[in-house]
Amino acid sequence: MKPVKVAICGLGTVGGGVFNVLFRNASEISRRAGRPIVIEQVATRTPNPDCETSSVYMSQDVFDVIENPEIDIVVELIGGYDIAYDLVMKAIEAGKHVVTANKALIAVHGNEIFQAAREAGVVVAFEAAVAGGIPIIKSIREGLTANKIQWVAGIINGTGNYILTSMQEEGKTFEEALAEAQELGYAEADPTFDVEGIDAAHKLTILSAIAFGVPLSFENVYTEGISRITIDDIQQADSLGYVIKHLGITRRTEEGLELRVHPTLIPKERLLANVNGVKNAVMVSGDAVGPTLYYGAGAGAEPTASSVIADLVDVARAMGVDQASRVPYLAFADQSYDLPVLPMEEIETAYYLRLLAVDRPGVLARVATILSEQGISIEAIVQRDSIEGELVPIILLTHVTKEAAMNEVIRQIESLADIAGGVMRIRVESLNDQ
Ligand SMILES: NC(=O)C1=CN([C@@H]2O[C@H](COP(=O)(O)OP(=O)(O)OC[C@H]3O[C@@H](n4cnc5c(N)ncnc54)[C@H](O)[C@@H]3O)[C@@H](O)[C@H]2O)C=CC1
Ligand SMILES: N[C@@H](CC=O)C(=O)O
Ligand code: NA
Repeated sequence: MKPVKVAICGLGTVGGGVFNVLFRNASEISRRAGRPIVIEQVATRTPNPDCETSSVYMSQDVFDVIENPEIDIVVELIGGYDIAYDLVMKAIEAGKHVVTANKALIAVHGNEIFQAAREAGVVVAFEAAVAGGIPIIKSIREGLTANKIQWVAGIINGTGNYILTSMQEEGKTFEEALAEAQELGYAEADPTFDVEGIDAAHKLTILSAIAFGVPLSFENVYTEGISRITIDDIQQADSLGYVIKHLGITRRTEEGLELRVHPTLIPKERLLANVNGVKNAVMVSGDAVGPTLYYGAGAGAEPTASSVIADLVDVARAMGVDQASRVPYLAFADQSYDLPVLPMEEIETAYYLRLLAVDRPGVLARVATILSEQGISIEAIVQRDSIEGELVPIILLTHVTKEAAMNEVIRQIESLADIAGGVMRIRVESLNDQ
């Protein structure tokens, strides 16, 4: 059969991985695809010293690939929203299929991109955009089609999980661990996307759309990162029987959709609590199947390449299939369903609170009164021994309550004369995985 001809745009961490794995496993991949998948062109601003590119047509301008009539599939691996957006839209306009690892682009511009792709009759595939090497898009979109999915919760940023694990297990500082993640090629070009939760919010946007069949709505994700987590929080959580993980959570309720990313205390015995380093894991609970778990590398050159190449094979297979018989971009052929996203104030969880108090009698009683006035019961209190003249950290674990009530509690605690600075709040999820 005729080979499928591919242009790789961007030869960095992911592009380099795709290039090398496509060459190394060429015969295995073409046995699966039923025909060879050939790199016809590479367009990249900077070469990659790990790739032997002498046999491939190289250019610097990514828009060259649009003009190349030989190219069937444009692989967008440059990142960002601007040039990547133009490249993908021009590729679609030119009738070329697209494979991308760019979650920012899909989360923010996906509704428009898929509409254009539908009209042009081309495939846009994005398995690498969520959880790197884990085939989570395919699992939800194709493997779980029988189910009414109830919730999805996952560790979906490799850099963030690498940082939290290094702080917890190796006593590294936040800065040291982030520098290592950058060195290993895990972090985004702007690492604030990783540490402030934006990258996870992009991925959760995509997961929510394919799990529930709702439009992509990145602007509605409640987003909090890990940059305020201290080693003290990690140790306090540990002594209470919890691990701190950064989670993306989306849940369908009677009232609407939960859509949130934030640090979370998880009981140590839960499966997600034991996912460490650059590994990601996504739990998906469906009404028929129950809870399911998908685990693997969330970032890095070859794990991510594994997903990009799986998409290339899927596109190669879909090329001979009419549009109506292809797997829908966002899992649902009927795209008309929508659900309101619940405001964060409506969410119910338990909470970990860390406060710094002046060591005076009665301070704990005042805090406890504020909680009880909001109808919130306390699960545990830890007050460290005071050192003369120093502020005393107090840790509280509460039972489940509404976020709105907790906002009011925090406002009142912060206004007490005995309390210094702000209250650190981390949500607690029990995540029943059985
Ligand atoms: N690094 C990772 O582990 C993962 C990254 N991704 C996504 O994959 C995409 C690529 O990420 P990385 O490979 O890490 O980035 P990178 O920074 O390592 O590589 C980007 C490549 O694109 C080239 N490039 C950038 N702008 C260009 C332009 N205007 N014209 C020509 N070439 C240009 C650069 O020269 C470089 O070769 C991003 O969307 C990222 O979010 C997704 C999953 C995992
Ligand atoms: N920066 C991202 C890369 C993969 O999506 C991460 O660390 O998860
Ligand atoms: Na994936």
